[in-house]
Amino acid sequence: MVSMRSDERVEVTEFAIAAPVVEGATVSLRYAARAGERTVEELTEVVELPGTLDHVDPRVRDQVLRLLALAASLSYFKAFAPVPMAVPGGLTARERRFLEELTRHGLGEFAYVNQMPEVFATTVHADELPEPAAPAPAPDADPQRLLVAVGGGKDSIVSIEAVRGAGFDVGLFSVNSYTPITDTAAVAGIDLHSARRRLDPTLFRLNEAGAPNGHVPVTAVNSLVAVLTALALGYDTVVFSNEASSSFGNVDWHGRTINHQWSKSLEFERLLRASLPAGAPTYVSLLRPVTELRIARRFADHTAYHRVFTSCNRAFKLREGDRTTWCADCPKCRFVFLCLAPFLPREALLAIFGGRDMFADETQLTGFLELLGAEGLLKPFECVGEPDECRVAVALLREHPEWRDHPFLARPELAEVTATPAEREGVFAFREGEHLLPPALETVARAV
Ligand SMILES: CC(=O)N[C@H]1[C@@H](OP(=O)(O)OP(=O)(O)OC[C@H]2O[C@@H](n3ccc(=O)[nH]c3=O)[C@H](O)[C@@H]2O)O[C@H](CO)[C@@H](O)[C@@H]1O[C@H](C)C(=O)N[C@@H](C)C(=O)N[C@@H](CCC(=O)O)C(=O)O
Ligand SMILES: Nc1ncnc2c1ncn2[C@@H]1O[C@H](COP(=O)(O)OP(=O)(O)OP(=O)(O)O)[C@@H](O)[C@H]1O
Repeated sequence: MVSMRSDERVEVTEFAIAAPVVEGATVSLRYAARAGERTVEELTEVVELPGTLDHVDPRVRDQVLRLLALAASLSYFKAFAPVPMAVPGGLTARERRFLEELTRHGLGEFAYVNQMPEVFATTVHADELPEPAAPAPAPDADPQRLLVAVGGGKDSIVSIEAVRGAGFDVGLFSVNSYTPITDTAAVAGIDLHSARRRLDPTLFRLNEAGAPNGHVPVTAVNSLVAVLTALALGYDTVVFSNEASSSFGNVDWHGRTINHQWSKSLEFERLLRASLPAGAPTYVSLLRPVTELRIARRFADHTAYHRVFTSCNRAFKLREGDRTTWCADCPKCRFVFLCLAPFLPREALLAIFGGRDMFADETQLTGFLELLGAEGLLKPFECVGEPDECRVAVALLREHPEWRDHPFLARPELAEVTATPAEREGVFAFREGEHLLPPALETVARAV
């Protein structure tokens, strides 16, 4: 990649990841782009945690910080890609695996969109470090204090209510704070601990100058900030709400499955757990064994949140201020509209979407067909469920007294959209063995 400083154009030859620096609750993640021996860009991302790390065992703290530095590096690396990476301070074998897997899978969509398969073969120059000392692994203990990540959408709300209902001591966590997140915490009546993440503004300058841009595995970053927050505040378990559907990809390309949601997948959850040191909080996804449609069915019961949640990602842009409305014109809005419809009275659903009926909007048809897996259409690069879930939703709507006569369902394009009893059962089934939940949380997930 050619980088531009003033009028100068420089060929970047290496992207370097430095050791993170921590001072109390402030973490600085430092990166550099180099042209030969020369540093042409220096970048620093700052994460302000909602509590200090001063009292945390440095053997645990430092290893988690190093994983965060690796995960967050991809936001900047992508602007110079394809280019080799370097970690001048060295990497342990576990850290190398974490970085390489995250780059290959987490930047899959970026590589596809930018037609840059070279990203899959990114070389990482780093001396091998011995595994550092860590506390002795503690015997398995039941989770007690849970830090639940909140994204402002339906999934985390289902988790909050599930673990609270089971009697756990629960705190809430977010990276940055947007109105749907703070309102969710207010409805829950549970303390929200927000970390603040500030990207280096140089990235925006590079983007404006035409640097390669695209999706990054943001859940990997959020997960590690959550683990650090749990360490700072004394929570033993970090709970995400990544569902079964997120393990499925969008498209096969260059011998790989490209999955927009890879850092929400079971594969990533396994990788992160294998990379965290002994003594770190347990990291789990409570909703791993259930589908989006099953989550939507449960969320329909949580009516107190219906006026505050937002799944539409357009509400979460870093540079466009805070928005709370649903755009009613993106894959996420279409998906949530379709999946909540079978479980809500018609008026209640329309109220969530500002009175708009997305089935009646002709411009949304192709988008709905994408979700349903229509021939030749790509599953959107968004956090949406699988086509079989969407087909089951349509089948349920055909039986719903308030929806069954809707002209949308009579469209010729939907004539073939049905679901057998076995398909329906499969979509709502608990995925036995396809999760990493300890027994006490598995019981909670079964009740979702
Ligand atoms: C809100 C959103 O969807 N953002 C994606 C969008 O970025 P956009 O330029 O429209 O707005 P910003 O989010 O404000 O970002 C400004 C630029 O900053 C860079 N950037 C941002 C965050 C980050 O962690 N690293 C970054 O490098 C990036 O250059 C932006 O241009 O399009 C971008 C390009 O495709 C996406 O990268 C933005 O996605 C954010 C990282 C984001 O937070 N997205 C989540 C809403 C999201 O997609 N979550 C996934 C979870 C799956 C996963 O972990 O992969 C989901 O809901 O499926
Ligand atoms: N800003 C954030 N801070 C902390 N956790 C987040 C943030 N954004 C998303 N998450 C978490 O990441 C996981 C995946 O996010 P996702 O958007 O799928 O969930 P959601 O917002 O709860 O629900 P929905 O699918 O309706 O958007 C969830 O556990 C969510 O809580």
